[in-house]
Amino acid sequence: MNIAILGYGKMGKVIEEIAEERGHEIVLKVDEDIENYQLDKAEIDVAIDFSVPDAAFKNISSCFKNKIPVVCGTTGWLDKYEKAKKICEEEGTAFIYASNFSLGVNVFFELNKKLADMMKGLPEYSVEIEEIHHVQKLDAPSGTAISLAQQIIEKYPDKKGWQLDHADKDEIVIHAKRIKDVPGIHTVTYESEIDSIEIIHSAKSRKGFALGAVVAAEFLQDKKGIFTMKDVLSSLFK
Ligand SMILES: NC(=O)C1=CN([C@@H]2O[C@H](COP(=O)(O)OP(=O)(O)OC[C@H]3O[C@@H](n4cnc5c(N)ncnc54)[C@H](O)[C@@H]3O)[C@@H](O)[C@H]2O)C=CC1
Ligand SMILES: O=C(O)C1=N[C@H](C(=O)O)C[C@H](O)C1
Repeated sequence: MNIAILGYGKMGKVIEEIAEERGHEIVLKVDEDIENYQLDKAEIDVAIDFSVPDAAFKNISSCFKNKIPVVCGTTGWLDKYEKAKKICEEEGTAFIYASNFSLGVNVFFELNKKLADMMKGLPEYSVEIEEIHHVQKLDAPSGTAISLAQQIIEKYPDKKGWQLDHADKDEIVIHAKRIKDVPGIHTVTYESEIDSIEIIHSAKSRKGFALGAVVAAEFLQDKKGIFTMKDVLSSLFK
């Protein structure tokens, strides 16, 4: 497959390594200082965007307008997600966004939903989320922490939303910490006066995120429409 990498930073470089190991060719690398590049459908099978919150929507829309499918892992731009989906559908191409492409986190998401389903009937437990990432991260809370919060909110009828650091009773609090070199740790904690229950996912490197993104790109080839990591994983395990 011929891949365009949009955002050649920490993730872009690991994606290049893993894509090449899996036999793909990187035909275009776009970073902040690269202008006047061509998004040519004849040369690019799929684009993978791990850039910055301010650039993601523009990058993705340009690909769709050139009929190029997109895998997007950039977080912090989701206010424009519905708009991006609409452009993708109008242009008849394909799109996957995931706040976290790692297989382990996607298993963790399923565990989170199951646990929330059990805990929602136990009002003596409060619930909160903590995420820890490296100090260069631009957005807070992480996209993954927001996904975890949304999954819990879907199970709890009395929870209306989430807040960073301080939350009302009908919201879930997310704590975001920044510590040098941490690739990503997410913890969901339920706490009562008697005990606490915690589930934790801790990434040891960026490899899991990059592998998931490349596998998602392979899945997207020759498809049209909007997909999620759940679709990718179901196709692998069927
Ligand atoms: N969904 C997932 O599994 C994961 C998502 N991420 C997200 O991916 C994004 C990138 O993460 P990192 O690589 O750690 O950040 P990074 O800061 O190392 O890399 C971002 C790169 O994008 C470049 N850039 C800036 N403007 C651009 C533009 N207009 N077009 C193309 N590139 C541009 C920057 O120069 C930089 O090299 C973040 O939003 C992060 O939250 C990170 C890891 C996993
Ligand atoms: O910026 C990062 O590094 C990461 N960002 C994603 C997020 O915001 O959830 C995924 C992962 O945790 C690493």
